[in-house]
Order: sequence, then C-alpha cells, then structure tokens
Amino acid sequence: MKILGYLFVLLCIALVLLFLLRVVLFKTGLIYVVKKWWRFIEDCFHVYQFFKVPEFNDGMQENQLYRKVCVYLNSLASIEDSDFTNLFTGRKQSEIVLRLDPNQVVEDNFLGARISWINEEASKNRTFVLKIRKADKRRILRPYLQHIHTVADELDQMKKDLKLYMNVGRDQNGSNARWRSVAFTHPSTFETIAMESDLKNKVKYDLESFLKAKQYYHRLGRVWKRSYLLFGPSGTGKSSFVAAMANFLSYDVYDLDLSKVSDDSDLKFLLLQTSSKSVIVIEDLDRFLIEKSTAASLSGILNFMDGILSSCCAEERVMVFTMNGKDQVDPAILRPGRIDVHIHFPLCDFTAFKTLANSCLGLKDHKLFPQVEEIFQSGASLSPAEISELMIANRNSPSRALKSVISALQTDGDGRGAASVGRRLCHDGPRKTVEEIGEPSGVFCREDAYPVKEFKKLYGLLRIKSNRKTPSFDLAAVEKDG
Ligand SMILES: Nc1ncnc2c1ncn2[C@@H]1O[C@H](COP(=O)(O)OP(=O)(O)OP(=O)(O)O)[C@@H](O)[C@H]1O
Ligand SMILES: [Mg+2]
Repeated sequence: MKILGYLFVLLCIALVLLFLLRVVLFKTGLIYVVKKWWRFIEDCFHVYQFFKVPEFNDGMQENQLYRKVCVYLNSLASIEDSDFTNLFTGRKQSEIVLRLDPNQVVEDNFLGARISWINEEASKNRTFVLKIRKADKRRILRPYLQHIHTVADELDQMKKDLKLYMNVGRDQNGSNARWRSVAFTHPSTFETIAMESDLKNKVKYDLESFLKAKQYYHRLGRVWKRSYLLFGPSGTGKSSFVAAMANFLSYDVYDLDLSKVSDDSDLKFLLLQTSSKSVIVIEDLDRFLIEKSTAASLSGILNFMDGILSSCCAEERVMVFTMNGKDQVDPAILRPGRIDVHIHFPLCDFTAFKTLANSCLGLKDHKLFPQVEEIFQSGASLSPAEISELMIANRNSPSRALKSVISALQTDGDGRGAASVGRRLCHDGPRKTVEEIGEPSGVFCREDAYPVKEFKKLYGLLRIKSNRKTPSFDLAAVEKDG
C-alpha cells in the first residue's frame, strides 16, 4: 500500500515536471531548438536527394520553373516559420506579403512526404534546392512538380490585373476593328449582389466546375466555354453580376458593342482576337435584335454565340448575354444548347430588400421591416437599383431611408411586384429546360408583368427615369430545382 502511495506521488511529481518543462520550452521558444535537433537526428537515418532549380539556364535565359517555385513557396503558410522572412506591402495598401530571405529553409508536405526547399544565393546566382527523401522520390517528385505548376498558375491568374476590353469600329482605312483596353476595377462581387443565396451558390458552383472541366468538354467534343443569359427588368443587377463573375473567375472582360460591328466578318475577327480566360459580354442583346441596330446578321450572332471559331485559338471562355426580356427574341437565340444557363433577375422582394438594407445601411433588423414586408407581400416592388439608390441617398438616417423606400413602394411600386408573387405560384405554362452537363435545370413559366413607371425620390431631389426599352412584355422566370 505504501509503495503504491510512493508511486502515486512520483507520478504526480513527474507530471508536474513535464508540465513545467513544456511551459519552459514553449514560453522561451526553446522548443524550436529541440525540433531542430530532433530533425538533425532524424536526418541521419534517411538518405536524401537534392534537386537544383537555378534562376537562369546555361544560355542565361530565365528558368520558368524557378519563377513558379518562387511564387509557390511565397504562398506557403510555413514561410512564416523560417528564421528570416521579408515583409512587403502587396498590391492593396493594407495587404502584407511575405518573401523568403536568401539561404532560408521552407518546409512543405505533399502526399504525406516531408520536403524542404533551400533558397540558395551565392554572388548573383540564385537557386532553389529541393531536398527530398530518396525513399519518397519515385512516389512524389513528378506529382509534386505538377502541383507546383498548377498552384503557381492559379496564383498568377489571381494576381493578374484584370482588363476591360471594348471594341472600337473600323478606322477610315477600313482595317479590322480592334479591342481597346482599360483596367477593370469594378468592385462588384457575389457578396455585394442581392440575390437568393441558393441561386448565387449554384452559379458559383457552376463556374467552379466549368473551370475544372477541360478534359470533360474535350471528351464530349465541345468547345470549352460556358454561356449565360441574364435577363430581367432594368436595374436588377445584370451588369453588376457580370462584373462579379469576372472578379470571381479573375478573367478579363470583353464588352462587345454590337452597334460598332460593321459586318459578320468583323464579328468573327473580334471573336478571334479575344484571349482565353475571359468573359465575353454582349449587353442588351434583345434590343439589338429587335431594333436591328447592328450590322451583324442573326446568323453571324448565332455563330458568335456558339463560339466555334474560338476553338481554333483559345478556349476557357465564359460568354454572357444580358436582356430585358426574352419573348421578342428570335427563338433560335434561346434554343436549348445554345446558352447553357438562363438566370432570371427579378424585381426586389423582401429578402433582397433585407440584403440591400444590410449592405447599404448596415441594418440587420428594424422596427419598420414588418411594414416593408407587408408591402412586398401586397405585390409592390421596385428594382434593386431604385431601392439601393434611396438607401444610399438617405444613408445617414436609416429610418428616413426605410420610410422613403416604403413611400416609393406605395406610390411607384404598385403592381410591379405582382408578377414576382405570381411567378412563385405559377407551375404550369410552357416549360423548357436549358441546362446540360449535369447541373440544375431551368424551368420557365410566363405571366404578366407591368411597365416600369418613372419614379420620384422622396428625399433626393433627383428623378430617376427608368431606361426600360420596351413598354411592356411578359417575364419568363427560372425556377430553381431542388
Ligand atoms: N441585385 C442587386 N444587388 C445589389 N445591387 C444592385 C442589384 N441590382 C442593381 N443593383 C445596383 O443598381 C445599379 C444598377 O445595376 P445594374 O447596372 O447591374 O442593373 P442592370 O440589370 O444591368 O440594368 P440595365 O438592364 O438597365 O442595364 C448598380 O449600381 C447596382 O449596384
Ligand atoms: Mg446593365
């Protein structure tokens, strides 16, 4: 019994000592010295192989692999653990980026294997040295280098400054039209768009799976592109959504103005000049088709939409067409398979209103919300652009902003939302599916819509005139499945 008592006391003392040792090791940072020693001892029991990645080849040309390894290593979280790291401001003022210092070691893990990189720098020669266990080499070297390629390419793509290209007409010599570019800095993101989160997630998922589907598209014999139709009344966020898509994908934007296209060959030429990893947009396609205000023919536009030509030079493109309505458009444009995804942009409902109130006024809830909800339920609605305008104009007083929205809904929004109420209830009518490649299908139904009225702001002295192009037309709604 006594022995057991002694053992217990010894155990307690050992535990306390271990605890104190742990505290000392971690508090003083001695743990790093211990880890280093441990690694040194471990290294004695393994055989390593080294691979050098010099910055320049024998002909003094830049070694692209060196640059990729550099991008990759600078993105690793373990860079923070090296003894010396350089700190720089990033592209944004608030951003701080880490850069590896010369002759430092960075650890990485890949498929369960431990890998070290040494950033050697002697006189003007810089080299990355990859240290890998011989036992792991066969298994991981190739996939690891491939992994570095992929990650570095993705990072390059993300860091790239996006461009907005606009087509200019042919010059006096009749030479072909050209794209002119400016920096694309539109701040719109999926987070700033008021839209059902379910639908937003579906679009994000759709874009992400498109990015990964190169082999799949090629196996099907299809051009690796995806096209979207955004349709809905004016001021419902279609153009902002295009910008959000481009920002999400980090793609350049080609904004094609059909009025500046002189004929079909011009259109072909413009398409051939676009680069891969880009969003090609035609805004207000319905207007050009109805008003026939473009020199391009319908078949020229259809060929453009199918992107057959693009397959010969570059792929990985997203095409987006925006329209106010679909019913006056030639059915050939909308035939299944031509545009992969149709997305309806409705007038504001109460959920979208709450998103706007949160983003414009910082309001999550307010005593006037029930009243606003009631008005929406009665069928009144305005476009998100109109509602956010009122909120922004009265952003210093949330109550006043909400009151102005209520008044505007009561005076100008009467009946405009009735269509969206009806839409939710409508399950019959002509149905078409537009989806393919296993993603959600769009189901369409029709009902009446009402003309957008000019509306007067209560507190801003401005008047916003709706720029709706046709006086009245039916709306088609996409009902999401599941
Ligand atoms: N769903 C929305 N969420 C957030 N902001 C929106 C939304 N819809 C419109 N807005 C705001 O309203 C303004 C106009 O939107 P946008 O230009 O994207 O509308 P649109 O549908 O393209 O209109 P049009 O058909 O007239 O071109 C933008 O400043 C945008 O921020
Ligand atoms: Mg627009």
